[in-house]
Amino acid sequence: MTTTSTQRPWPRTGPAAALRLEGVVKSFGDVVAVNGLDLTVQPGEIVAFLGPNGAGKTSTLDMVLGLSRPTGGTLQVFGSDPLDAVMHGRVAAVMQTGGLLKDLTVRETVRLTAALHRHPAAVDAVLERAGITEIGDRRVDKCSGGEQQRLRFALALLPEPDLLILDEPTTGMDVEARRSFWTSIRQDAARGRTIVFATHYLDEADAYADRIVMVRKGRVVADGSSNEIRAKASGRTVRATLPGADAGSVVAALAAIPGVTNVEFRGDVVQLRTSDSDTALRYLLTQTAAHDVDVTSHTLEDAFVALTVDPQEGPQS
Ligand SMILES: Nc1ncnc2c1ncn2[C@@H]1O[C@H](COP(=O)(O)OP(=O)(O)OP(=O)(O)O)[C@@H](O)[C@H]1O
Repeated sequence: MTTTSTQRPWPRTGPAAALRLEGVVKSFGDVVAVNGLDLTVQPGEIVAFLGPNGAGKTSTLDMVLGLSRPTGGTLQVFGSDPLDAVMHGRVAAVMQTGGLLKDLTVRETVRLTAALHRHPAAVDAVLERAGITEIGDRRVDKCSGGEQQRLRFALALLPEPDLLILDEPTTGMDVEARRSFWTSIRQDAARGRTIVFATHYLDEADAYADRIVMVRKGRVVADGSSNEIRAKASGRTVRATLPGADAGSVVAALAAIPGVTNVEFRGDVVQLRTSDSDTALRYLLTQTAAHDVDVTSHTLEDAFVALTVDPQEGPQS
């Protein structure tokens, strides 16, 4: 971690995980929003929390921020209760809406909020890091949605939090505003800050997170780098031209290659779905007359659909 411990009287004991959730449950009456969620995030990680509507992302992040309490399980932020972590400025959030006074200027907003913190970062530095120095004198109600999100980002930086939570921070921004917002966040993350963000956008998770945690119905259904998640969803597709391959014995041999889950033909082209493309390739190239072989990874979108859609019920939303 690269934060300055001289700024805060936080007891820095040992390398606690930034986040540790074990069997966390959150119910609202009959609705189980979070259903036994396990997750550990280490300091310095940039993690996307990805899932369809109603998957339990906001309910989980609200608990991390101490805005609500779990119905069951345990949840720790840097080894402590979330409220303690918030009070000590170790965790801060950029939420989607709210929290801004429209009559103030950008700089006034940051200055006023800084006065609420015991050990705030310098106002000008925070404006600079959020990329809003040039619009410091602009009234909040004249700022675009993207600029207002940068302002929320600046406010979240004031306590120099070790963990920054962003709940769908770019909803409603156009592509360019999203890209530039994330560039600022990534630059800031290079200082060693831990970042956990919820998003619906697969491309955003893919481009800006080191790790993607997919949730469905309040549980983690996949957790890894975007490549690992693609592989976990359904492996790879290997295509090759193989004249005469539709003969029964050849089909049986292809289906018996370890890792192959499906064999299809279109004319002379055979298509294998497999969790082990190396073995399939080796077999095709050494045991058959296959040529024009290509291997494709499934897209993150394929993985998202495969992992977040309940086969019994269809899409959640
Ligand atoms: N305060 C509440 N009272 C009752 N039900 C709630 C409450 N908050 C959330 N829920 C329900 O809990 C489930 C999970 O909602 P949550 O907002 O955590 O999901 P999400 O993944 O953040 O969804 P979205 O992407 O749409 O924001 C949903 O069924 C939602 O309707």
